[in-house]
Amino acid sequence: MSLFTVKQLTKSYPAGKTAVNNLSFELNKGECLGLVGESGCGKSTLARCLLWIESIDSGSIYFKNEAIEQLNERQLHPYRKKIQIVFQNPSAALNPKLKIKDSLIDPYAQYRKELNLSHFSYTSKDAFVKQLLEAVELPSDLANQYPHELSGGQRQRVTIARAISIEPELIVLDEPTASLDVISQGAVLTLLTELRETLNLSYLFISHDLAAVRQMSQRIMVMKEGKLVDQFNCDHLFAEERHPYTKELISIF
Ligand SMILES: Nc1ncnc2c1ncn2[C@@H]1O[C@H](COP(=O)(O)OP(=O)(O)OP(=O)(O)O)[C@@H](O)[C@H]1O
Repeated sequence: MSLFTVKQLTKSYPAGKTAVNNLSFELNKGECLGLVGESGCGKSTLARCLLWIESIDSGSIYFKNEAIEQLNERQLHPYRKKIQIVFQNPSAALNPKLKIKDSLIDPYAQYRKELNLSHFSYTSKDAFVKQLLEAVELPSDLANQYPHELSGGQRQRVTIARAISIEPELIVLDEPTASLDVISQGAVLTLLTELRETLNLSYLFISHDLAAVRQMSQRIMVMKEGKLVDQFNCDHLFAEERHPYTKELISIF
C-alpha cells in the first residue's frame, strides 16, 4: 500500500535555483525508502515539502490518496501527527532548558486527545517517559537530566523516542547519524531498524552516505541537482543499468 505518492513535485526559492525539480515517487507502508545525494541536491527541501512546513510550487503530494496541498490548517492537524522527523543535530532539536522528560512528553501533550496508542500506554507522565526511554534503550534516570548532560548518541535516541511517542506512520530521518561517531552511528541505525519492525513504521531515510542508506533501506532513490536520477531496489545497487551518477557514488563509498 502506498503511503506517499508524489507527482511532479517542484519547489524553488526566490532568487535561487530549483531545489526540487519535477520529482515523482511512491513510498510504501512499512518500507524504508532511502534518499541519497550530495550536499545541496535538495534532499532536505523535499523532506520539508512532505512535512508541509514548506509550500510547493507545483505537483501533488498524496498521503494515503489524500492530496495534502488541498487541506487547510485544521485538516492538516491529523496529518501532521502521522509524520514525524528526526534531524541531523539532536542538540538543536532539544530545548536546552527542558529536562529530558519534558521534551519527551511534548508531542503526546499536543495530540493526546486524538491519540489511540497501541504499543505504548499512558498511565502517568513518569511511566510513559520510562516506556519511551526503554524503547530506545536508555536508562530511565536520564528523564530528570538536561540535554547537555547527555552524549550525542543519547541525545539522538531521545529525539527518536520523542518521534515514536505518538506512534506515527512515517518518520523522515534527515541525516540522523551525521553528527555521531562511527560506533554510535551503527548503534542508532540498528535501533532504528528494530523500531521500524516493532512499531510497523515507514521511513524516508535521507543521507549522503550510500553505505548507511544501503544498510537501512529496501529501495533507494538518488537525487542530483534537484532531480531524481535513479531509483531501484537495494539488491540492484550494483546492476549495470544504474545511472552514471549512482555508479559515481558507489565508487566513493
Ligand atoms: N530557505 C532557503 N532559501 C533559499 N534557498 C534555499 C533554502 N533552503 C535550501 N535552499 C537551496 O536549495 C538547494 C537545496 O538545499 P537542501 O538543503 O534541500 O539540500 P540538501 O541535499 O538537503 O543538502 P545537505 O545535504 O547539505 O543538507 C540548495 O541550493 C540550497 O542553497
